[in-house]
Amino acid sequence: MLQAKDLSYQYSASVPLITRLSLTIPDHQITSIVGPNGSGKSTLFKLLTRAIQPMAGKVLLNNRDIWQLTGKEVAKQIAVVHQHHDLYDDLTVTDLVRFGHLPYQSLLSDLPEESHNTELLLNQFGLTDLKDSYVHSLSGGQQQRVWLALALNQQPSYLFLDEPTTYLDLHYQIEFLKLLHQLNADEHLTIIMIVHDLNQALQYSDYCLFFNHGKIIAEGKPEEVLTPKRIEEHFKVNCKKIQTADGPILYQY
Ligand SMILES: Nc1ncnc2c1ncn2[C@@H]1O[C@H](COP(=O)(O)OP(=O)(O)OP(=O)(O)O)[C@@H](O)[C@H]1O
Repeated sequence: MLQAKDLSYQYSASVPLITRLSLTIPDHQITSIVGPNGSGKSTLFKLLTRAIQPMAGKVLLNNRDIWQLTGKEVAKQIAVVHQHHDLYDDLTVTDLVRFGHLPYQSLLSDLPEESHNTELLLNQFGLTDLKDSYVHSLSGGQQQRVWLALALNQQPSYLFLDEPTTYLDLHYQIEFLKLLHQLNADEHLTIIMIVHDLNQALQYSDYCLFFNHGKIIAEGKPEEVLTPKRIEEHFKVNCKKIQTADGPILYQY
């Protein structure tokens, strides 16, 4: 279970960003975090993944303060796929995916198990033919699958993704979102993603956190949270919800 209890954070001494925020991430579901630019989504994301330390309050991972755990303990539970990544020129796909297994390695580490896991992931994500390619030579969509394979090599319970489809074309966006859906359905992975496309949040998440001014404005089922009135109020755009045979979609204008 992943929870925030009374979290507070601020970058500048005079401007609090997040004040006494509490939430529980629903296990085994896909949660989308939506909200305007500068609302504090990335800051919340960093607090929940132990990238920054709160000024007050706690993040609890299975009822333990995340800052009382070692980096390895956290990395076995929480994996993060960022929006963009710095790449070393000489890393192959296999090299990079193998890094995901580092939390499990020790001086007595079991290398055969590590290479077995890596091979399975390369196969699962259609990367076997690219395993010796340099990561920087791959397309954006292929690279995103490599980062996902690395994250899953950590065997996490929680997968965080920061705007995972931003740099992907429409084909790779849909392919990647379907892949996440499949991972959630097959392996019960809890997924938390920052999403800017409200229709993607509507279509691909089970739970939605609507964030603004460092606060949760609303949370719950995406179709209940993403109302035209709320979108107009916080994003300052006109919006209509249109019912289709496959569920509602939002038309923003
Ligand atoms: N490292 C930092 N130092 C100072 N201020 C920061 C820093 N990171 C973010 N901020 C400020 O904190 C506020 C929230 O930023 P944050 O990146 O969390 O928002 P966001 O909702 O993720 O935005 P976006 O949708 O644009 O990515 C903004 O006003 C931003 O300028």
